[in-house]
Amino acid sequence: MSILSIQDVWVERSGLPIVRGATVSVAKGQVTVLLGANGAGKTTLLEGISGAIPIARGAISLGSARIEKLRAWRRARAGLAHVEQNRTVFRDLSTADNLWAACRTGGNIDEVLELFPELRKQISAPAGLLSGGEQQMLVVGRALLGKPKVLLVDEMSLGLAPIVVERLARALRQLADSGVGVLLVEQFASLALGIADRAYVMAKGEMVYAGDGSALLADESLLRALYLGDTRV
Ligand SMILES: Nc1ncnc2c1ncn2[C@@H]1O[C@H](COP(=O)(O)OP(=O)(O)OP(=O)(O)O)[C@@H](O)[C@H]1O
Repeated sequence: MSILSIQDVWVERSGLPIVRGATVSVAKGQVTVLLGANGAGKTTLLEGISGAIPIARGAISLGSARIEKLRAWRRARAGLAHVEQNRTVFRDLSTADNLWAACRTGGNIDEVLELFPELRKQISAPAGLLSGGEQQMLVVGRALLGKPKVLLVDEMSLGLAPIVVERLARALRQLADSGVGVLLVEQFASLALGIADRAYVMAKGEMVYAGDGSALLADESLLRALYLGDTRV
């Protein structure tokens, strides 16, 4: 069952069409990964979905509601959370205060601490003193406090060790298993495919693959060709 549906979406930057006709479906309780080489347009598409930038054309539905004309905060209130690339914590505030500050809508901090017990141990520490991985957990945790139906995550792995990325990936899988729809943009393709139900690959602004995550994981040469934009499936 699709909870987020992107239909023929076009997104421009500085008047140039960066995303051209993207169609993506994210199901409740599933991890959907969006892969592609640097500059393919993944971040631009996520920003168009969350409303950080307007889309030029196309339709975006969250559940049965059309949201593409709503402001970003209204999309967030409707149940769409976006963990943006390079999003950071409030370094001088404690972990607890970072969470409280994001708690406007009555989210449950205990649920975040259950997903990321590492944060419980650091609850009084200034967030700036947390490790890179813990800070990313806090960023994801803050997004969860809005009780999203869908979580968009853009490159949570930037600058983190592979073992930490694996830990974060497991948490996203757990989150999806609890019923959230997750759309994950990730450079570590095999790690992302390892937790994915469904996968898309973008090349030069267009979707060149939509299918099973496991099928792509099993076919490294296909993945490589898709990244290079040499093929389309
Ligand atoms: N403000 C902008 N004005 C014009 N072009 C832009 C702007 N921002 C990004 N672009 C271009 O849009 C294209 C897509 O960028 P985007 O960041 O969406 O790709 P990406 O797939 O997320 O890549 P990465 O993995 O490097 O983040 C790139 O060619 C980039 O140079």
